[in-house]
Amino acid sequence: MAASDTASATEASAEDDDVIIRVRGVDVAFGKAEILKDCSMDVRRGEILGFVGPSGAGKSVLLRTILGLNAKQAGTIEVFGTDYEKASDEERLAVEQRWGVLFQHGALFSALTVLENIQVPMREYLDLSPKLMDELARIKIDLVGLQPDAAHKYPSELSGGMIKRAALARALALDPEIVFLDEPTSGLDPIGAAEFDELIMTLRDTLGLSVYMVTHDLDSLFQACDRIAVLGKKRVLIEGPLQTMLDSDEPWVRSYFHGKRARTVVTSDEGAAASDNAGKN
Ligand SMILES: Nc1ncnc2c1ncn2[C@@H]1O[C@H](COP(=O)(O)OP(=O)(O)OP(=O)(O)O)[C@@H](O)[C@H]1O
Repeated sequence: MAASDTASATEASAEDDDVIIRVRGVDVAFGKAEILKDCSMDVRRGEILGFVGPSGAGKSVLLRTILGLNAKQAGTIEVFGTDYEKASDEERLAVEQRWGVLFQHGALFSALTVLENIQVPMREYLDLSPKLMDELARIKIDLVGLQPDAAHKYPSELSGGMIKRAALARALALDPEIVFLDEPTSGLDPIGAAEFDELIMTLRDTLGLSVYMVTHDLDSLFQACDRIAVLGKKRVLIEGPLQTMLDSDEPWVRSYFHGKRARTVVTSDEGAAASDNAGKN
């Protein structure tokens, strides 16, 4: 797909009511190091969007910029129709309660139990009784597939997979509409990673959750993501379903989605057929 096709696809979807995050023409630089230049993309309601690109391309930078944690030098970012940068404190608080974030290394507080970790956002944003917070936290523990006895464990007592689930439970603490996941399956074995993907898909289906997932995990991209966005050359080069990636002539996209590792994860009939078709083009 040519860059102009990507731009027009983004323009067309800009009118789509289902767009809950709209990034347009964003520039981000650290001193003289320009990381993003004229970067645009959309996240739609109820989708799992996989975000890929070469290491160091700026995936985490874009994520942090959307969350208002990095300054941008140009462009606009709207989350739920609100330009976070121009929003009042009250509007920002309202937006922050509608998203949840799972940072790359889980980032649980080591001195707090799982239950207490999940209650951190509740304490920050809500005014609830301790009893109600306990009940809600236990519901989240169940939702992410942890055993009830995980509630009183400390992060050091958990396996890698349990830490990811506990961090996801904390990201879900405020019943967000979207969760941002930065490499959620990194460090998990393939079975643990597949189980985590299943959990994300279940949450998308049952809660209508939207998911923005930065990942290098080809299994996740092939099996869990509804759409994929590729960051390269300081901007989103291409966004669309897996088939769009498989059909792309963009060199990095082609080598990533048709490389040796990609071929080993094309196990489903649909994926295999898609890969075959792409190979014929
Ligand atoms: N706060 C910062 N100050 C200066 N440079 C930064 C800062 N944050 C990120 N960078 C730089 O921005 C570039 C992109 O980093 P980023 O972490 O977004 O890459 P990435 O695409 O997420 O990579 P990976 O896939 O390896 O995690 C890197 O060169 C990084 O050093």
